[in-house]
Amino acid sequence: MAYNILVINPGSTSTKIAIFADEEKVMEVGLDHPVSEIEKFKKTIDQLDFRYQVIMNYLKEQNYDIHQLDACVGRGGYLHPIPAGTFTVNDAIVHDLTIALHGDHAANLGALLAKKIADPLGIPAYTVDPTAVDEMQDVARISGMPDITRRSKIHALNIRAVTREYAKSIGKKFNEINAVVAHMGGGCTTAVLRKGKIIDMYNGLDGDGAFAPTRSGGVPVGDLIHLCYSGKYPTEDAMMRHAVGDAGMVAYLGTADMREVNKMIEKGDKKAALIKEAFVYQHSKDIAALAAVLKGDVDVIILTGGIAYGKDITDAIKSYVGWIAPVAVIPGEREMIALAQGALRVLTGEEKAQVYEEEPEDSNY
Ligand SMILES: Nc1ncnc2c1ncn2[C@@H]1O[C@H](COP(=O)(O)OP(=O)(O)O)[C@@H](O)[C@H]1O
Ligand SMILES: CCCC(=O)OP(=O)(O)O
Repeated sequence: MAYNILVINPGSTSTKIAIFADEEKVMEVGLDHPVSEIEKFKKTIDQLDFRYQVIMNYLKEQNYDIHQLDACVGRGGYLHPIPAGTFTVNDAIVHDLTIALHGDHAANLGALLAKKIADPLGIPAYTVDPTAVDEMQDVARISGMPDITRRSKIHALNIRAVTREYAKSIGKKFNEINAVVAHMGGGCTTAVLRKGKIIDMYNGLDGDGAFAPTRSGGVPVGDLIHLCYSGKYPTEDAMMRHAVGDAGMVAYLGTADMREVNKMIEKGDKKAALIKEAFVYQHSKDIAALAAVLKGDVDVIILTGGIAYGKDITDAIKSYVGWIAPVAVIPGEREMIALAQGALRVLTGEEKAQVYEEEPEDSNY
């Protein structure tokens, strides 16, 4: 008998859900949340009951009997640094995500929704490879200012999944691969994996690395300090929003959609062409820098995320970094199957679910 697993992946304006029977996807849908609905909620956590209801209504409409489920699994967000793998959604996870202790993000809702659905059914709720996965080597944590530590914030779920997929395609194991993986989606993060462990990255969120559709990436620190004190952005929230949410491609061009940028370029828009070129250029620099972490011993460079559907973009990145290692393009994301597989490994006993503990007192996170 197959295990029936409900997979929940919340994005900023939609919640993707899927049902897997073991590894076979039997249903998948993206439930869109109109901006008019979402903007009624002040904080992401306030959307929990709304999204829960949308999911339950959809399953009801489909006449899906939730009592068939063996487990629920949700994408996990900003927890304190943890190892990769599958975690049972326990009270400590619920606590940290509910108060957004380590940051606010729609992904925080994934584990909470999984637990909210699983608990009344008496089945387990899991989260797999959340954005808080931290396998960084110590040297990578040094920033240049002792009171600022570089942090791991990463598309760990998709990055690990595509690396696993690539390893399988060449008959190797995940933990045999040295890779540099650029996830280029709504958010962009680039990771370097040594033997399957993400030992360093550009996280794109903390002003680190290439800019993304709505995020600034790294900017000159002196100019940033001047801007913070200029009075133009009077609160920390406003300044944060300026760098993460209103920055990157959308700030230059008014769109976060690379396909729209392509249309602008087709119509002769020179600024759009320059910003797209800069996107490619900055990602290529990040990839090459992370290849240096492996001293050039790179088995593969993987380009993934929605923007990797753009062949002109992946070709352009190849032209910068193709001399380092073979470049594999795995566009889109593998998050739903990766979540299902993570839950399945625990259900079948292949792996033990890890336990998330409250943050240690001496943590400087
Ligand atoms: N064929 C394509 N060519 C270039 N960019 C694309 C293509 N398809 C999607 N994208 C871009 O991918 C980005 C969204 O990536 P995606 O991984 O779907 O984001 P999310 O982080 O929301 O899951 C958008 O900028 C979108 O324009
Ligand atoms: C740090 C990775 C989390 C992230 O940026 O996710 P989205 O691309 O979904 O915003």
